[in-house]
Amino acid sequence: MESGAAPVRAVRCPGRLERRRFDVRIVAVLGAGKLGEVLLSGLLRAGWPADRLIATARRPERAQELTERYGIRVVDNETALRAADVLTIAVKPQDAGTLLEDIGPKVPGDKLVVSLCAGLPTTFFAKYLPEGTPVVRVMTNTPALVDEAMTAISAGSHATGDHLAQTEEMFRPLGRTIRVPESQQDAVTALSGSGPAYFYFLVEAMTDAGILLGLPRQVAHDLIVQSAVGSAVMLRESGEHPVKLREAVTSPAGTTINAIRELENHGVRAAFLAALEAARDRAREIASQS
Ligand SMILES: NC(=O)C1=CN([C@@H]2O[C@H](COP(=O)(O)OP(=O)(O)OC[C@H]3O[C@@H](n4cnc5c(N)ncnc54)[C@H](O)[C@@H]3O)[C@@H](O)[C@H]2O)C=CC1
Ligand SMILES: O=C(O)[C@@H]1CCC=N1
Repeated sequence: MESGAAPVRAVRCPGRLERRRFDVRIVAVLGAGKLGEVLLSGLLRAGWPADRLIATARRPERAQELTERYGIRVVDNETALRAADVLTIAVKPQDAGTLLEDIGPKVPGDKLVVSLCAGLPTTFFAKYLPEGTPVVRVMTNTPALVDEAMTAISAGSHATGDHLAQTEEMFRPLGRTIRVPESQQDAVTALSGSGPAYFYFLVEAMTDAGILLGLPRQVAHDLIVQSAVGSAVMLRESGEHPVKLREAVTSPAGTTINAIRELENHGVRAAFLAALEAARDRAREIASQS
């Protein structure tokens, strides 16, 4: 970390504004693509000053786009790793080896490396980094764009409680954070990392069902989206078990039970079990191929 007092800034926390101190001074996002941009925009919304955010990009057009959109510095990877306290690796897992071969040995020992890469264990990064470099593995998700992310954080072998706290400082304004043992990260990736895709898939399928039943597409879409939002808020706010909430909708000899019977007949529950297992297995495969 750079020495000197960290400035005090207003940070948006869920539901309120409060004055607080940033412990992390400068964050670099190496490989600011889709998820890197989600993180950068979230940090800016949280009150992070643009001059304490740095991005790197492979394509000059992308670099220009990020500068114009957010007013942040976009530099080459080597400049970023010298200037920042936290180096956030946001490239595709398949590109991480090439990036690390390039910059790994040059990373100064006092930097914290935060990986967003699905599947890659912290030991993968340790192979390229100077001995003792702290690495934190993070799995977040795209609802960070609306400050509703689910972010799971795990310490690599040289990462301390302070490193986890600094990582939480970056991700907490973007939604919820949770600490998990690194051994659970592939499962987390299958559940919450990819999770938004399953919900969008469901909305798409239910909207098609609305079309089948004769509703205009927009009406079907609006009905399903609001039902999804309402159900999600009830799940979170009531703390009730989902079975109980479902039972409350399912009237004896009513309509819902007929639909549930079809979902069970078509093995939807089993399909979810198999699907998430497949996502978890792919995370493991990415690690074994890297
Ligand atoms: N998209 C998602 O919902 C989630 C993605 N992730 C993880 O986040 C990471 C990024 O995913 P996306 O943003 O979807 O990928 P992306 O392909 O949109 O972004 C990666 C960016 O890195 C750049 N890049 C590659 N090598 C580079 C290098 N050497 N120097 C500078 N820039 C370089 C690419 O040009 C690209 O813009 C992946 O590791 C993925 O596993 C994690 C959770 C959710
Ligand atoms: O599909 C992927 O590999 C990434 C990781 C989790 C969500 N998206």
